[in-house]
Amino acid sequence: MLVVGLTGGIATGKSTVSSLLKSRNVPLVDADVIARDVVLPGSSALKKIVKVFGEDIIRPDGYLDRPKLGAIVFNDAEKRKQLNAIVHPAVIREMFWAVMRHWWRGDKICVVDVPLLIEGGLWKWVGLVVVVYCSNEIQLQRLMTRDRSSREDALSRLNAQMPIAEKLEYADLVIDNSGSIQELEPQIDTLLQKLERKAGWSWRVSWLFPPWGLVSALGTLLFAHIRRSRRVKKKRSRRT
Ligand SMILES: CC(C)(COP(=O)(O)OP(=O)(O)OC[C@H]1O[C@@H](n2cnc3c(N)ncnc32)[C@H](O)[C@@H]1O)[C@@H](O)C(=O)NCCC(=O)NCCS
Ligand SMILES: Nc1ncnc2c1ncn2[C@@H]1O[C@H](COP(=O)(O)OP(=O)(O)OP(=O)(O)O)[C@@H](O)[C@H]1O
Repeated sequence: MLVVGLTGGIATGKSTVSSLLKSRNVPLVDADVIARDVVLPGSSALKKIVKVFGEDIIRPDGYLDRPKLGAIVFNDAEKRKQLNAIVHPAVIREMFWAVMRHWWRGDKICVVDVPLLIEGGLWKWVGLVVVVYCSNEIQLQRLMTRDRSSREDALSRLNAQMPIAEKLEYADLVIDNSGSIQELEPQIDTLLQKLERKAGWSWRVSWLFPPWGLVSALGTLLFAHIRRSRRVKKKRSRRT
């Protein structure tokens, strides 16, 4: 199975791309959805969040007060680190099992939509990195419109992530979402053709003979890692 990491900056259009892929029957795992599930009332992650951020972070109905927590962590790097240290291990665990379920079903391709794929180092564990790109200004405008937030709030969210230009260095494929949805659609069709071609036929052998699948997956990851690391180094040395 070809595991594709879909990432980008905040509001560059990952969810939009994901839903276009979903409408074309591509199996998807969404880290944002999992990150919500692992902090539901009664979860151990939520208990740890309360220990760090206090009882005030819980709404009267027992759910996490997301806007309140967002206002704290997107303005304080240390607090954000503390939250990430609680939530990310649970998200990674659930994502791993979700991907395994797709493999078990015999899916050829599985796309994982992970906003922090590069920051969290998960790019090393996917066969292909796809970055959804748009300029910082478009990103800001779309974020402010979607969240009905001020420019200042949108900027603090945007600055909590690695700049999109740096993320591009890790990309095996780029989707340019600077234009309209109509301009995005054909790029999704091209992307899908490329993914189908890359997944080839060997996924079937890997599924039928899991030991071969494991060796082939490790080989793919190793080569992808070397290729991307070289590319990032080259692009950085060109910049300096
Ligand atoms: C701070 C929280 C409660 C704010 O919730 P809210 O509903 O307002 O935002 P939501 O979860 O929908 O995230 C929207 C976008 O914000 C960005 N974002 C979220 N968390 C982070 C983070 N820790 N660092 C940088 N960017 C982040 C992502 O691009 C994400 O797609 C929430 O984002 C959270 O729990 N974050 C920690 C978990 C996490 O890192 N999630 C991202 C995927 S693993
Ligand atoms: N090509 C486009 N033209 C106009 N609006 C768009 C386009 N693509 C996405 N949008 C809008 O921009 C906003 C952000 O898109 P989306 O939610 O897909 O981004 P995201 O990268 O998933 O964000 P997040 O990191 O917060 O999860 C949404 O309101 C979406 O409808």
